[in-house]
Amino acid sequence: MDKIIVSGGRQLRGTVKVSGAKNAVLPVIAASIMANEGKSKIHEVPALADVDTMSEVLRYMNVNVLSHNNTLIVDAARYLKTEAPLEYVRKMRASVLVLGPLLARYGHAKVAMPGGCAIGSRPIDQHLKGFEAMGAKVHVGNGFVEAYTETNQRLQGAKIYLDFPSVGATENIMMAAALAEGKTIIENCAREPEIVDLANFLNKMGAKIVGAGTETIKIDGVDTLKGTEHTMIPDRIEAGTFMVAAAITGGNVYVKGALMEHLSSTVAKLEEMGVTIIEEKEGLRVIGPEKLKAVNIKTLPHPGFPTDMQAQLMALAMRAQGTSVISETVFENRFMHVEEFGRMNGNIRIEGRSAIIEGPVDLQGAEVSATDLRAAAALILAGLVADGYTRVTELKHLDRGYVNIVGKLKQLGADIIRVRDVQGEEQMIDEEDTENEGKISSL
Ligand SMILES: CC(=O)N[C@H]1[C@@H](OP(=O)(O)OP(=O)(O)OC[C@H]2O[C@@H](n3ccc(=O)[nH]c3=O)[C@H](O)[C@@H]2O)O[C@H](CO)[C@@H](O)[C@@H]1O
Ligand SMILES: C=C(OP(=O)(O)O)C(=O)O
Repeated sequence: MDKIIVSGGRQLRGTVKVSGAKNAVLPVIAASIMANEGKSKIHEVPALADVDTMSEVLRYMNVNVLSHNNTLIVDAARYLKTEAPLEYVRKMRASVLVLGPLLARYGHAKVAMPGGCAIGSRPIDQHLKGFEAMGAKVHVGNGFVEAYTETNQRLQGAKIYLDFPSVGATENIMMAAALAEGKTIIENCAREPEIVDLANFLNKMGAKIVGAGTETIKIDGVDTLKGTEHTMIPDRIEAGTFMVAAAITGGNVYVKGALMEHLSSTVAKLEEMGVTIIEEKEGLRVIGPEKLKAVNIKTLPHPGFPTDMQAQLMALAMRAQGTSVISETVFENRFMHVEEFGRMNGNIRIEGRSAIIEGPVDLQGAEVSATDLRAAAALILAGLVADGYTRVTELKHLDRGYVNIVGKLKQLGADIIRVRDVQGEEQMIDEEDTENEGKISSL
């Protein structure tokens, strides 16, 4: 079992480069299987477990996927299997994003039903409602969701109103509509930057999509799509996480690749807390204050404050002067980190969908368990200012979404290592650090 060990107390300084966006690359890889001609070359693909899982899903379906440095080459010109089994969907819910592309290209798709997870029940009813509106039949049973059209029938363009601006539903329906017959209009759709990136990718493949990034997306279906070349947008959540790392340690960090246009709500909340943020040529410089101010935050669909930054801001709020209130409106159960923060001397109580954080507290190092991806990051952030050693376990979540977070934080001056239990001894496994390989000398 791997663990990350952080020793708190260092101010972070220097430059960190943001990797390509996980939540943009997963739908883009899914969309690439709609090309029945030509290869897609996708650049700035982050080296993440989720990208590996998505590549495995594609390979299972008979797609040729090659990875070289940070470029992924996808060739889907062959006839594809139209199924994704549970072993992949269990590892990563975003596997459901192959439903729309397969259904549009072949008139059939079968994917294991994604279950609930640590942050909430996460149904896919809005995805399925969209496919049904486009003429597909949907059958849920035996742990699978299957969607199909009548023999030789293409999906038909339709007007679809989403009950909630779901990111995944917007993506799945937009991909399906790209190859449908006629015009599709999606109303009350998600406006996240990842939606815009997917629409740009699809348009380069030959799709006709307008309005991505607004509440209404219009898609004129086309007959075929071709492979194309694309560079992924930077990961705004990874960027935001490093911005909090700078803020919480009172440091000065240049987050290269952080885009103000993607991060405006996070920047606004950090500024309210007293953090200085300066827009520079290729990113944002973040300077932490001596004393942080308490803040009120409510998570919302973009451009509101992102739920994927909620846990990290909570770590910061524990160090702020006064009472902060953070309300989670997107996922019903995304406060699992509160209990773990408690183990570090956090003073937080939950009232309904809000967490009330009393600060500032002196955080104490402890062994804590990363209950989900952003909780993992938030515990590391708390560890950066805790007294003594914080050991973060259950790293499988972290590896889904952060490229070499240990190496990147270490480069900024953090005292952090990753270890693996080998026959009862903790051995360092951070490949980035060549000088200190082997056992941890400082413990
Ligand atoms: C791979 C990816 O991009 N993941 C992101 C995506 O997840 P994901 O696409 O799963 O998130 P959604 O926007 O779909 O979900 C938001 C809310 O809508 C609900 N819902 C969603 C679909 C549906 O058919 N029915 C329904 O009720 C969900 O349970 C949740 O409460 O957006 C979330 C919200 O910004 C982020 O936290 C995730 O990091
Ligand atoms: C919840 C997240 O991702 P996913 O939708 O892949 O679980 C996330 O990125 O924080």
